[in-house]
Amino acid sequence: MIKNVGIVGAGQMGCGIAHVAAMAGYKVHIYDLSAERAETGLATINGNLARQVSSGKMSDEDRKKALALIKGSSDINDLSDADLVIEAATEDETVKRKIYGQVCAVLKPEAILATNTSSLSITRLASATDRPERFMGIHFMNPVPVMKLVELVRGIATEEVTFAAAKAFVTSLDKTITVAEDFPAFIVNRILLPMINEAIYTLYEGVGSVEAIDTAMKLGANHPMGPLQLADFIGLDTCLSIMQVLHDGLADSKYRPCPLLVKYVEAGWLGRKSGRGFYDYRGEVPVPTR
Ligand SMILES: CC(=O)CC(=O)SCCNC(=O)CCNC(=O)[C@H](O)C(C)(C)COP(=O)(O)OP(=O)(O)OC[C@H]1O[C@@H](n2cnc3c(N)ncnc32)[C@H](O)[C@@H]1OP(=O)(O)O
Ligand SMILES: NC(=O)C1=CN([C@@H]2O[C@H](COP(=O)(O)OP(=O)(O)OC[C@H]3O[C@@H](n4cnc5c(N)ncnc54)[C@H](OP(=O)(O)O)[C@@H]3O)[C@@H](O)[C@H]2O)C=CC1
Repeated sequence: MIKNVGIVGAGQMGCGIAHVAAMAGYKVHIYDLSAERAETGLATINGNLARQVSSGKMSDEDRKKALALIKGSSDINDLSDADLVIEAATEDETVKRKIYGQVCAVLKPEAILATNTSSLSITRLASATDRPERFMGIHFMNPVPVMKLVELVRGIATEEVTFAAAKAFVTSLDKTITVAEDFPAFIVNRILLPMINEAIYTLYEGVGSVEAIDTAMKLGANHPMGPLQLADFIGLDTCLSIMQVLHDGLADSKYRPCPLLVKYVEAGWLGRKSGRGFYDYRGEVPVPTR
């Protein structure tokens, strides 16, 4: 029975997952490397809850109740009460493997450990834990409070009881599940990221400007965001990691990350979260960088 949920990583996804879990009545603890990051995360969650209050989706009383259920810290021992820990740290296998070593050392033996990875092999990540049978992928979409879908991914060793508990948990958050096999980037990102990468090639080859490409896909294909705007929203580091996993894992040149994407990441232009990507977010309105 899941009551206490631990989250690793107070970034956009960790905060989003904490937000929806608390709304459903779970006690949540967010752990991040820096206490300051965990604090900023709590403030972000409060801001997003307040948005739902002002649009009439939630009462202010429910906002306060949800917020009171969430704590944050930089002490990994605070995850020792968790029945389920969802790791939502940076999309980097080395980082995640290191986290599993630290988390497993404090976790209850019966607790489930899940990853929100966008692309990495669940089976390979599971091998870095002490509980491959109680490990799986629970892949939320961004922004978590708004997006209905969650992909569930079993590793080779995931037990049925683990899958059933994860499914019950996700359903209790009022999300719809889809099951994906453990292939690079699963379903959503296997389809979405090559589209985003192609949009970046379209920019790189001078077929259109940032604005032209985004307008084309918003008005010409009815996407809620243009692909470059969406890339900035996801995070260009995450987009690049996913393309690298597709390229390495499927060994097909059609997944080659666009050199322009590589350049932006090397510059530290990671999109919205760093203030600059295909758009510059430091002013009042986003301004295209090309
Ligand atoms: C990379 C991966 O591994 C997988 C992924 O996640 S891929 C990314 C998947 N996500 C997408 O494709 C998102 C595409 N974009 C969209 O759907 C929309 O642009 C959007 C929902 C993000 C924003 O919609 P919008 O109409 O442009 O903006 P906005 O009016 O601000 O927001 C719409 C609603 O969502 C709410 N919202 C937006 N972000 C929110 C957040 N972080 N928390 C809470 N609510 C939020 C707003 O409050 C608003 O609610 P109301 O309609 O009740 O006012
Ligand atoms: N962005 C998206 O649209 C989606 C992302 N995902 C996946 O979710 C995960 C998180 O992505 P996202 O939230 O966007 O990334 P962010 O960069 O916003 O957040 C990652 C967080 O993890 C923290 N972190 C890094 N290393 C550690 C560590 N060793 N211990 C604890 N915390 C750590 C980072 O801290 P610091 O900043 O200090 O390094 C940061 O706060 C990734 O696996 C990503 O692929 C899944 C669905 C959608």
